[in-house]
Amino acid sequence: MCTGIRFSDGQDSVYLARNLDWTSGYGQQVVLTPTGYAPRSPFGAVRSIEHATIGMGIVDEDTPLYFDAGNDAGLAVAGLNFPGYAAYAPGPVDGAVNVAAYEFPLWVCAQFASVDEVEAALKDVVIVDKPINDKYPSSLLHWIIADAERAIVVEHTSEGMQVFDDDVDVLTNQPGFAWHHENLRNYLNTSPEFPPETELGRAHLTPFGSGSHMRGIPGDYYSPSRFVRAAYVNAHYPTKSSEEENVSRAFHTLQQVAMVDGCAAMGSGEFEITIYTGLFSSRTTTYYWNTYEDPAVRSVALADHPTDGDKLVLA
Ligand SMILES: C[C@H](CCC(=O)NCCS(=O)(=O)O)[C@H]1CC[C@H]2[C@@H]3[C@H](O)C[C@@H]4C[C@H](O)CC[C@]4(C)[C@H]3C[C@H](O)[C@]12C
Repeated sequence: MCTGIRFSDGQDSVYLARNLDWTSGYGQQVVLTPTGYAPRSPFGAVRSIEHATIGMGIVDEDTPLYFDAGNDAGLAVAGLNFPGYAAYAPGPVDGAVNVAAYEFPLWVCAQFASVDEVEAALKDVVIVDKPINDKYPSSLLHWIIADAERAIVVEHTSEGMQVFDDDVDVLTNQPGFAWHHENLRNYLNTSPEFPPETELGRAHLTPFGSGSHMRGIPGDYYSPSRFVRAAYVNAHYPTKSSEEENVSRAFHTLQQVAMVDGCAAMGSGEFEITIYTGLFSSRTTTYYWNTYEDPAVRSVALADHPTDGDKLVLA
């Protein structure tokens, strides 16, 4: 499973962070796409790289296949599994902007500067089941797209393109975003408050300590449970102003929904773990990440490399 969260520093910067939960990695690395790079977009949807982009992914056929990424304008995107619901067009549609599923994060980051711009452009978009090659069939995903103002969720199903305003700044896996949002109404009783002494019959009862009003927040790894837990923690986390505090915020919040070996098996019997936690900060256009094996947080900034070159950079 995967979980994505967005938050802001209250000063025009966005932080988009995600856990990548799976049984094994794909050899992913931090990939920088500079503005001089000429994209090979099968239907021409990614015309040019207007915004230098940094994120986690792999490179195949000299093409960046991003799992999550952000750009120099402060726009970020992450793709999360959505099997059973995601359905792409079998081929390009006349008159539409045809985006191959694998290039969707690059289409977002290379060409747009805000969520509003992406949302407007999505009205003409069809996502096409056009794999980059036989080695990598199209992944069935949905996406969270974020800037300093807000987040949206993009789901392309048998109903076609659907775009949701993500006013809780969270995304997990199936079912769809609308279901998860409705499900939050089951948790209206939860809050961070310390309850006062309560009378029950003749008894006067006080809490054991903090956290009593959080009871009911689900603790398991199931996708609906991670959505509720991440939404609770992300919404109640106080706004922080410094880069260090916000990096700490992202990793602490996602630790609440991280998957530990041996606890949750997939249908294959293999266990899912949080392969990596990644974070894009628009404040410093830096990508931070750590892995299951090494919890130390590493980082690469866009400014560490020339952003106007014509070659992809593997950092
Ligand atoms: C497996 C990843 C999603 C993790 C997740 O959400 N797991 C949920 C588990 S469950 O179903 O809900 O049980 C997804 C996210 C991004 C995906 C990758 C990116 O889309 C980039 C390319 C795209 C190619 O078409 C396939 C390989 C690939 C390299 C993808 C492999 C894989 O599907 C990734 C890594």
